[in-house]
Amino acid sequence: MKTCHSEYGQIDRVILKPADSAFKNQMKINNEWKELNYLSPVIFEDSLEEYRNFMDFFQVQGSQILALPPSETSLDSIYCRDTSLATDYGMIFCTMGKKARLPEPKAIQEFCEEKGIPVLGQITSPGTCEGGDMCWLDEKTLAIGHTYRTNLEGIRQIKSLLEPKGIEVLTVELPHYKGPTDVFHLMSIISPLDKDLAMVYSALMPIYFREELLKRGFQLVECPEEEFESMGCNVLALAPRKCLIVKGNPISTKRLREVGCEVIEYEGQEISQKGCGGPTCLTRPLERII
Ligand SMILES: NC(=O)NCCC[C@H](N)C(=O)O
Repeated sequence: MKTCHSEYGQIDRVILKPADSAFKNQMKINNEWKELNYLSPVIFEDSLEEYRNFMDFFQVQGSQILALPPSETSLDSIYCRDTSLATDYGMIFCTMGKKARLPEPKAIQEFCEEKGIPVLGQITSPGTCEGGDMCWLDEKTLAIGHTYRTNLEGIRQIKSLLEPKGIEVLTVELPHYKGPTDVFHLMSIISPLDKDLAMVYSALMPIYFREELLKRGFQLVECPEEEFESMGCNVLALAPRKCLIVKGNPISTKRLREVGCEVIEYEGQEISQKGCGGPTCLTRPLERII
């Protein structure tokens, strides 16, 4: 069956924002990277090459790609997961917690409306939330991180849209970690890879949430401390136990292979490492097959 309420099923349809549409040119990169807190300036030409290879993984497995066009948004628009949540009742568009990203949801909303993708609602100010803070644990359960990007009012609004549909929304209180200028989402510490398997970084996970995952039957694969910053914990399932990870995370990759995952490493120096967004951030999956 097809559902949007999954992080692990085979991706049937996905929204992407290709590097040329997000980054546009070297001048835009040079103007924006510092203010957006990138580690260093992206090399535009190299990012195009990396993105072509990244997109191929979806093409090869026959996922339908909906490519967002250029818009009046920042470099961060490449991380299109954060703009929205896909549900079986329609899209929910976010109000971004990072100010520089505020124009992004409107651009994706216009695109979805043009494509005839149904809309369930919007999170409105003072509520904020970002897609990277929302993670389906199963078809009836959404976990949502309370972070500097997603506030309690944003969570209240998500609940008011989903609870009447019978969805349980679990709030996960996340720590300050590196503070408000850093990017730290719920999906920085959990990536589901099958109905009962997830990559996690337990050191930053509240005990009750970790116990909840175990209670629900998840086997947890630990991302080691030395690979947390290089996004060893940010792994995208293309299909159950078939996943994408950014190159440079050999221990995480090995641990995933040991539990039977097919792991594909991609070159992500420009499109992932410099902007601190892994493969889950680069993609807004719509329906998956479970
Ligand atoms: N879901 C994610 O973890 N997204 C990464 C977003 C990175 C981007 N530079 C940001 O600060 O929002």
